[in-house]
Amino acid sequence: ERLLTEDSTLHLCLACRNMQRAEAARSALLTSHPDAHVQLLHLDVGSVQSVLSAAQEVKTRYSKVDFLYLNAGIMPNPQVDINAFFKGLFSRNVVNMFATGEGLLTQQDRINSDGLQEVFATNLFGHFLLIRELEPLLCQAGHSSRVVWTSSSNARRSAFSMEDMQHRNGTEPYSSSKYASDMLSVALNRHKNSQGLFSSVICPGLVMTNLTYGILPSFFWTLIMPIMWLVRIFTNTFTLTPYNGAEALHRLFLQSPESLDPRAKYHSLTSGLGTNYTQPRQMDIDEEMSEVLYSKLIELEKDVRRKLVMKNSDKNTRG
Ligand SMILES: NC(=O)C1=CN([C@@H]2O[C@H](COP(=O)(O)OP(=O)(O)OC[C@H]3O[C@@H](n4cnc5c(N)ncnc54)[C@H](OP(=O)(O)O)[C@@H]3O)[C@@H](O)[C@H]2O)C=CC1
Ligand SMILES: CC(C)CCC[C@@H](C)[C@H]1CC[C@H]2C3=C(CC[C@]12C)[C@@]1(C)CCC(=O)[C@@H](C)[C@@H]1CC3
Repeated sequence: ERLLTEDSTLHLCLACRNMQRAEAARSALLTSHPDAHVQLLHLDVGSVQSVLSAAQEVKTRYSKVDFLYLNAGIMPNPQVDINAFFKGLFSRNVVNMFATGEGLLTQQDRINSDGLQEVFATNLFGHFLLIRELEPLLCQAGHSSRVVWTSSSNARRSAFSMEDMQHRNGTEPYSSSKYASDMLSVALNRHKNSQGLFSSVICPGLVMTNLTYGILPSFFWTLIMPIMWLVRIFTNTFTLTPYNGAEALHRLFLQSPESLDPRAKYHSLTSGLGTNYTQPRQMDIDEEMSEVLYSKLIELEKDVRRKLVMKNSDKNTRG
């Protein structure tokens, strides 16, 4: 919506797993921008086969991609640690606790049909595979393109382990996957800037969406809204509405790739008085670690492709 308000001649492609919701989003966009070009594409970013098929479809439909917004993300079965919340409330760490949710949330992950951890597959690997598949459209001579990751201030180095990059053994797969996306963005810049591809990371702040309604019921969030407006005075990270949360996505659209800081996370912020702005903050990233992650993802990609070929040939011989 905000991009079309900026430039109504844009060609948008909404890549979604639920086509009914996608159609509803398209209709809403066409109501406010009747002449807009909005196409739909089926994509389940948590499924290797779906990513490969969707990328193939993009390559037949378009000759180049200027912006790729990697926004899909999940936080399955979140649990709030109430004790930690009250402890944190009376500690010196209280502002940081509200800004990042650090130490308050755990999730239960599971293995998907590709044999990958679902949160890792959805929040990181599917997007990575999509970029790899779309490289011919993203990396073109004389043309610069942009990849924008919706990360989170919940991303934390200590939640991530290189020996367990899928977070099979921990209880914070969300934080781990978001930290991995921050590192991957840094590595992508190192490898792809020379080919015209620029990657950035944003955090929308705490926004009321299906994700947050999975943490606490919507009526509870509505009930504590006055408290949240109060908290906003101290953190500015409680953006609360999707419009405010999209501030950094919108800002990056207007900024030239050369002016972006590859090691910064761009935060959507809303002041106590309701003013929206974007602020870059340095990420806690080690270049060497990001390089190792990049290599491990390339290895996993090879492995996953090999398995898919075997699975498909098995299907053909049987059926
Ligand atoms: N809300 C918040 O406070 C914060 C959110 N974020 C991040 O913002 C992003 C958007 O989340 P938000 O809008 O809050 O949450 P929602 O759950 O409302 O939206 C998530 C979106 O991702 C889509 N999605 C999830 N899994 C897949 C998949 N496998 N394939 C394709 N699409 C998929 C969902 O599709 P469907 O409609 O089919 O479910 C939905 O459109 C996420 O990356 C999240 O981590 C970051 C910081 C804070
Ligand atoms: C009275 C209080 C407002 C009660 C809410 C307490 C917690 C449930 C929230 C406090 C900070 C929140 C938060 C997130 C989830 C809900 C809280 C822990 C996130 C982790 C949600 C997803 C993200 O990506 C982060 C940016 C959020 C950070 C703050």
